[in-house]
Amino acid sequence: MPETEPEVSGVDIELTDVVKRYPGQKKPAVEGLSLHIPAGEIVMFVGPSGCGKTTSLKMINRLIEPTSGRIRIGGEDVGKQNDDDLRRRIGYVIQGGSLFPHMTVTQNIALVPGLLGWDKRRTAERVDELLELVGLDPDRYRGRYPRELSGGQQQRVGVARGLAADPPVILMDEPFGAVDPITRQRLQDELLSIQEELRKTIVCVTHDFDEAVKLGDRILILTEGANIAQYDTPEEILANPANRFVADFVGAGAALKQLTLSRVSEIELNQPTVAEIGDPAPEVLRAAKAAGDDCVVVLDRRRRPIDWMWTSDLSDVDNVPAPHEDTDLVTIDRRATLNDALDTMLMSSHGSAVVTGRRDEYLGVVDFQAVLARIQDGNGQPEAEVAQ
Ligand SMILES: Nc1ncnc2c1ncn2[C@@H]1O[C@H](COP(=O)(O)OP(=O)(O)OP(=O)(O)O)[C@@H](O)[C@H]1O
Repeated sequence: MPETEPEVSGVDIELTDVVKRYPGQKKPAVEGLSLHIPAGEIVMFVGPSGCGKTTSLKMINRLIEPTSGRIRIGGEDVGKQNDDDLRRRIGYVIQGGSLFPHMTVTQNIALVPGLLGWDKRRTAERVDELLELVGLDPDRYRGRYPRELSGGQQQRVGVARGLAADPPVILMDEPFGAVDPITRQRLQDELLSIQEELRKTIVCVTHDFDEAVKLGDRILILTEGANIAQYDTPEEILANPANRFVADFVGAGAALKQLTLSRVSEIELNQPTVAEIGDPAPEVLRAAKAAGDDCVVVLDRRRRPIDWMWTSDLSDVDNVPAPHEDTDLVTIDRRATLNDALDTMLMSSHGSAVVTGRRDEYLGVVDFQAVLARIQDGNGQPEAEVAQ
């Protein structure tokens, strides 16, 4: 839940009877798509391979020219704008970040500001601000080359580049498709966190229906020729699939997918005993015993969790020690879904996960019981009915 209602910086997108016919193809890839994308929302495009998701997305920034129809962004006809204008108004993020390998992180992010003629100082300030926003320390990363970054870090720089000129609209094509599942989950959480602040209009193509449910304010499900099977909120699509095609696409696990609709932040967290490195161990043990805890969460000076210790490991030391490299601490963002939380907990020997907030600060602990209780109480929603 946002603390204060942020201003919407995105603008509406309107597609009216948009057609794309590729040369030499019998049928149009997009047969006549009409769609309203409200300002400040995330809309996810999903559908079977070849149904026209990417073609539809790329027509919005005219990387692909429509054969006919009209696309308006913030009320203005895209067809009548020059390319520089479009690049300023539309950020573009694709799989893996697609950074230029011979350019540093700064040079990659500064591409669009460079095109727009920003001076050096303004560009440098913007690069640092964006690196902070996507969770990369500017001093460490601004001078690096893409090969000196992990896949997840490259993708973060790709997101920063898409945001560089502060465009109201961002288009994303399988943005997190190239990273491992845990990194993907983190990047999704970060995108939601950034969006909570910026409220852009984001249009995103994905193959992953769970990702669509997690990120989307609305999901557009397409059939071949980019025909709309259903365009609705994730809640509505899961509870009331419009037809057999959607029901099949959503899959048999619709009830379980409801887990993807609930966030860790909606669950009451446990508050086990916490300690800082160097705290006297006997005192920490006393507090843990009084609370009935068999483990203690260790925090750093900025209240970020760094270790998770069994009380038995504290009984033969004087002070809380610095964490081992192989600490089994597992953290999860408060924006993560209950699905993510279950995945994360399965990897932890504690059967629970430490929950962190916007700036990685400690918030509490979520465990299996809490998630189960949440599933059982069902959030007051009826079980999803899948059309027969
Ligand atoms: N440059 C092109 N020339 C000819 N046909 C094309 C071209 N690009 C795409 N197509 C065809 O248009 C249709 C839609 O392609 P598009 O890439 O938009 O689908 P998609 O839903 O994004 O697919 P995927 O999920 O596999 O990425 C497909 O049948 C594809 O073969």
